[in-house]
Amino acid sequence: MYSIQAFNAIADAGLKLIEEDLDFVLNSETQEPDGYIARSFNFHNYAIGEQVKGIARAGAGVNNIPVEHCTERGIVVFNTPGANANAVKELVLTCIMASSRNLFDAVKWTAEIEDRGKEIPELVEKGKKQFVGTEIKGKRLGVIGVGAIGVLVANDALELGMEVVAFDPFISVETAWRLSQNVRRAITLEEIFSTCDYITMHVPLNDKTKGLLNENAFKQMKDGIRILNFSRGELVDEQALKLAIEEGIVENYITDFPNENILGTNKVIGVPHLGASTKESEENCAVMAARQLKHYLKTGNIKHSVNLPDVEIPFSGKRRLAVMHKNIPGMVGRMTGILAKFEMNIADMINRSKDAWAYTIIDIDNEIDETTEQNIKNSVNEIQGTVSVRLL
Ligand SMILES: NC(=O)C1=CN([C@@H]2O[C@H](COP(=O)(O)OP(=O)(O)OC[C@H]3O[C@@H](n4cnc5c(N)ncnc54)[C@H](O)[C@@H]3O)[C@@H](O)[C@H]2O)C=CC1
Ligand SMILES: O=C(O)C(=O)COP(=O)(O)O
Repeated sequence: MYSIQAFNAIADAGLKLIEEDLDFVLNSETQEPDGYIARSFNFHNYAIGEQVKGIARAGAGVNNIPVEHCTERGIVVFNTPGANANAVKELVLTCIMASSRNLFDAVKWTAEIEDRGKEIPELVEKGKKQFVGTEIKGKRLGVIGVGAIGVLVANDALELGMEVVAFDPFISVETAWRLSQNVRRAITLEEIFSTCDYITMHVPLNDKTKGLLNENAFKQMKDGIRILNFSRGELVDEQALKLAIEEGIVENYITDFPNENILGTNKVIGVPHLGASTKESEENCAVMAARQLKHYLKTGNIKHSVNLPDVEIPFSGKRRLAVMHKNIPGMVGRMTGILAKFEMNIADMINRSKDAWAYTIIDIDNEIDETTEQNIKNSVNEIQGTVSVRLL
């Protein structure tokens, strides 16, 4: 039986898939976890259990997980691509429109006059002029990062009458097929910075995207720009942002990641990380994460991992050797050599790599006793470059 530990509020639909499966136990108090399922829980300062073989992030961003460290320990990290994209898109479009109509300030102002009794209607008519907004139709939206979320935002913003220009040098073929041909392609970020009325970012946080909006970027922007950050706070240099607000360049900064540096700053609108917080999105993510983690623990097959390639073959032998290892020459030969030494017959096999890492599944057509199993595992473990060995 495999044990899975859950972190954060994982939707019941996902938890049920674990609880109702006799091969799995959820949040066991007695059994060390074989896998984790989580949302934004920060694993960077967390002692990941010795037995953990997989971590499934019910969501998109994996910057809360020390992926490199996991890889070196032989832990497969999964996410759920696209499962919460519609939820984020709807909130981004909501905020583009709400900020353009000064709705956040206006609603706050209205709440502040709630004790003025019969005067309220007159105050409303007098007060409304301070909240005159702009329309989004005909305005230019820059989308940085055209993946699962960016493509939905770009296409739907077009439908709302906006001009859309998108920047993504690494766009996948699949996404490119889904992107409306009316979305203009920006070859440089400068094109986005210098021509757009709105910018929305939909890129992962990594060394290359950290501080994407910095002093130099703000200097190129048109006065009165509205910026939406539903990706990660660290994409923006907050000191430079504050300066750009003071200088009148940024009219609004709407962020799903408020913190002590910027909350309370004029023109910063903080949303409490609600991008993926819809019933539908939470269910989609939880179900997908639970399925992927269970599938990996039970069969060794990998789907939607961020540190390993997709690897999937039907179980064709009596036992299955699943090995995570460095992507270096000779690994498969050494493994099959060991199996030959133990007189094992191979039924099927697959080897796939992703950057510096690889994964091999070898289906074996023999019954294997406990001692032989341990000996095979020890021998494969001794191959330099191996980080995890399972014999299922
Ligand atoms: N606020 C929230 O609740 C949520 C936030 N997110 C954040 O949004 C990010 C994007 O999510 P998805 O669209 O689902 O991910 P995705 O992986 O489908 O798309 C990311 C896109 O960014 C592009 N990209 C990567 N580096 C780039 C760069 N330097 N410049 C331009 N484009 C670049 C990639 O080519 C890809 O097309 C996540 O990594 C996460 O940080 C995701 C879901 C919910
Ligand atoms: O999927 C993502 O990257 C998110 O930011 C969503 O985070 P959450 O699952 O709502 O804690």
